[in-house]
Order: sequence, then structure tokens, then C-alpha cells
Amino acid sequence: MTALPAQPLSPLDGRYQAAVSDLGEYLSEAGLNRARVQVEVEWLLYLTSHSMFGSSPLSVEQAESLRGLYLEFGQADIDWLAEKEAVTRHDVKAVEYLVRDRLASLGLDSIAELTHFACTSEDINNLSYALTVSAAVQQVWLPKLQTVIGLLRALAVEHRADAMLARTHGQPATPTTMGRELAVVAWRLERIAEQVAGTEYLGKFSGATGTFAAHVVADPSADWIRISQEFVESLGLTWNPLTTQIESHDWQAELYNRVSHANRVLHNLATDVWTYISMGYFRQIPQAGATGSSTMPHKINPIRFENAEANLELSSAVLDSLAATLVTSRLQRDLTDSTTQRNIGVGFGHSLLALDNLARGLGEIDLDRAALAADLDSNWEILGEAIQTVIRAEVVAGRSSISDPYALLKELTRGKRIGRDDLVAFVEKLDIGDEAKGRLLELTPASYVGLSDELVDRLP
Ligand SMILES: O=C(O)C[C@H](Nc1ncnc2c1ncn2[C@@H]1O[C@H](COP(=O)(O)O)[C@@H](O)[C@H]1O)C(=O)O
Repeated sequence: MTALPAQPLSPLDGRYQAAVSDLGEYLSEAGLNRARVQVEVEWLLYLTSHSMFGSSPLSVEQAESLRGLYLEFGQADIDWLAEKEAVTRHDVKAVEYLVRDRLASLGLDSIAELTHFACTSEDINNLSYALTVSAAVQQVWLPKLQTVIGLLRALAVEHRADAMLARTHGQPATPTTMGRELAVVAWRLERIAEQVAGTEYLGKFSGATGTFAAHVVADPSADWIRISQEFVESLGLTWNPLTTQIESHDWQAELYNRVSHANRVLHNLATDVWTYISMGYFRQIPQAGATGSSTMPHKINPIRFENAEANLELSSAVLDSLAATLVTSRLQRDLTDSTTQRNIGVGFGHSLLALDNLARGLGEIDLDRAALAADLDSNWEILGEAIQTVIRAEVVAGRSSISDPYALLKELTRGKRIGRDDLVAFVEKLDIGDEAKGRLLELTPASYVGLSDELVDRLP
């Protein structure tokens, strides 16, 4: 057998590439290296603009061409870095060499020694991760989550009054509406989306062990703590003043826990919609040219929801592992976080893929109102709760002397299938006020939905 040419191992880079490629802009090796160049360049610009160590501020044109190193970062830089890292065996050092090399081409040799000045690699890495993860969340993942929330919201409004038998414990229970059930999910996701949007992206910039030792020895008179804060904040990040060599990664744990939480709520949505499809509540809209089963021609399979379910599980497995492990580092640092963080894109990628499938799936289903109505109509016994509650109210109001209404209804309904006629006959004989009796006689399983419709308006 002939060996295949080199192949991607992750399906995110193969089969599913198109659905997740937007994340590659930030959470790929190249995205990370571009951010590293950005941090190195901005630090150079900071030092020179403050005339540190007798340097002079760069001209507007010089600053612009320096910023071009990251703004126009491309394939040539990616290749250059790969070659250099093969020699240095140190990824951040390779980035420093790239910046120095480009400084020479720009005629800025005189400031070359300010490149990576007093920095440890983590000073560059932690700011780069904060920048890229923040961009990936805000530019890619959150908008996709909002797309799904938007679809849920639209379906919730459309089906706000479509009564449906509820099934607590899988058993017929007090009805709801399909719209309200979807609104519950949208509401939960909206809360988590807000928490994710509020993530604090922390950055440290304090040298090899977080003490500013090299900084102070180079210039004892400078206010390095203030400089560090000013520089980190100039990148749009929140300054972390107290760390070891590494940024402590607590913000990452917080973020990944939130995304993983969103994954689990979405998983609940995927399996519930799958179940509604299986019960015939949702019809799947046939897609032109598509095949359901390779052998059973009649089938349309809910593959979008099944794909989402699996990818949400994979995403949470990766993000849970990141959240659990990134918060520990032996003594002043170990390097385990380096390889772990290279998988942030994997965690977000599986979640993004799931969101993409959920969005498609939600756009390919149609509510079968007749199926919902038929199910309600064959479960009149669920009105037992309504009747016993009305009797209790009547007893308290002095309009009935029935004792233990719950037991009475239990006797009538528990484990039994009861039709409309049985219930009407039962209610007519009840010793309760006429107004309450009239209300109960008008009640049907389809109208026993409380304030479901109105509750949909509680969506923000
Ligand atoms: O500023 C420093 O570098 C300080 C140094 N700590 C390090 N901090 C950050 N990166 C480091 C460190 N050490 C190694 N490397 C480089 O990390 C890369 C690890 O590769 P991989 O395991 O594939 O993620 C790989 O490129 C490694 O060369 C220390 O001694 O404390």
C-alpha cells in the first residue's frame, strides 16, 4: 500500500475545517505567533516612546512600519519562524529573532537590544494568549452562540402558544408550550453568554519570576510596576500584579468553565430536540439531494443534533481539562501549560462546530401541531392536578367541604388513562362553587398551560 501524503489528524482540520476556520485566525500556531510579534513590537514602541535607556521615540512612519510586522504577518513570516525554531528549539526566542531581523531591514538596528527587553517568554506568551483568546471569543464563538440563541428566540416566539404535553420523568405531566420550553434554553444561554462576555482577560508583565529583578537592576529609578500596568492595559487587558513567572491562568479556568457550562446547556437542547423529533413533535424538513439512511430510503436522521451532542462532549472534555490543569504550576513555573494551551482552539473548535450544527438543525425542523394536539388529547388524566388544586381553593374559601381532594383525584387518575367524558362526569358531581366548576369544565389539556405564552416575553 502506498503511504498517504501527510494528513491532518484532527477532524477540525480536515472534514470540519470550513465550519471552524474562523477560529484559526486567532487560536492557531500562526495566530499565536502573530500576537507574539504584536506584543514584542508594542513593547519596543513603549520603551522608545518613553525614551527608556536614552532611546528616542520612533517617527510615525517608523512606528507604522514596525506595526506592519504584525499587521501584515503572513506566510513568509510563518515559514521564517518554523525554520528558526528548528534551530533555537525555543518558540518565543524565534519570534524575538524575527523581530530583530526585521528591525535590521527597517534600519532600526540601534534599538535591537530593546527587543524582548527584560522579558521572560511568558511575558510575551500570556499577553498573546489573552489577546487571541479574547478575540476568538468575541469575534467568533460568542457571535455563533448568539446566532443559536437568536434562532431559539424566534422559535420560542413562533411557538409560544403551541401547547405540548410536558413529560417530567418521561411521564405525562402538566402541559407547557413548545415556545416556552425553547425560551427556557434561550434564557439560560443568554445568562452564560453575558458571563462569558464579561470575562476578565488578565495579563502579567514582570519578568522571569514576577519580581521585576532584571528591570530594576537595569534602571533602578524607573517605576516598573506602573510601567508594567500601563503596558498591559495599553493592550486592552486587565493587569495582574502578583504572579510567579506565569500568569496564573485563573481567568482561563473561569472562561473555559463558562464555555463548558454553555456546552452542557446546548447538549441538553440537542438531546431534547432529538427526542421531540423522535416523538414526532418536530418534523425534519427534507433537504434536496440528501440521504438519510444508506439502506432505508424513507429515513431522515437528526444528524445535526447528534453531531452537536458529540462535539459538545468533546469540547467540554478538552475545556474541563484545561480549566483543571492550567491553574497549577510547580514552584515558579513548569512548562505543562505550554503544550496544554495549544489545545485551546481544539476546545473552542468542537464547541463552534456543535453550534454550527445546532443552527443548521434548528433551521431544518417544523413543528407538527397535530402531533402535539393528539398527544394532549389522549392524556386527560393530567388535569387531575388542576381539579385537586381548584377544590383546595374552594375548601379554603368556604365553598366546598370535600376532604382530602388530592386523595380523591389520586383515586380517579393515578396510573389510569381517563378520557374527557370521565372527567366531565367527575367534575359535574363535585361539591364546589359554580364559577370554579365552570372553569374546570372548560379546561382541556391543551388549555392547561398556565402563563406559558406570557412567560416567553421574559426573554431579554
Ligand atoms: O523566558 C524563558 O524562556 C524562561 C524559561 N521558561 C520558559 N517559558 C516559556 N517557554 C519556554 C520556557 N522554557 C522553554 N520554553 C519553550 O516553550 C516551548 C514548549 O514547547 P511545547 O511543549 O511544544 O509547548 C519550547 O519552544 C520551549 O523552548 C525558564 O527557564 O524559566
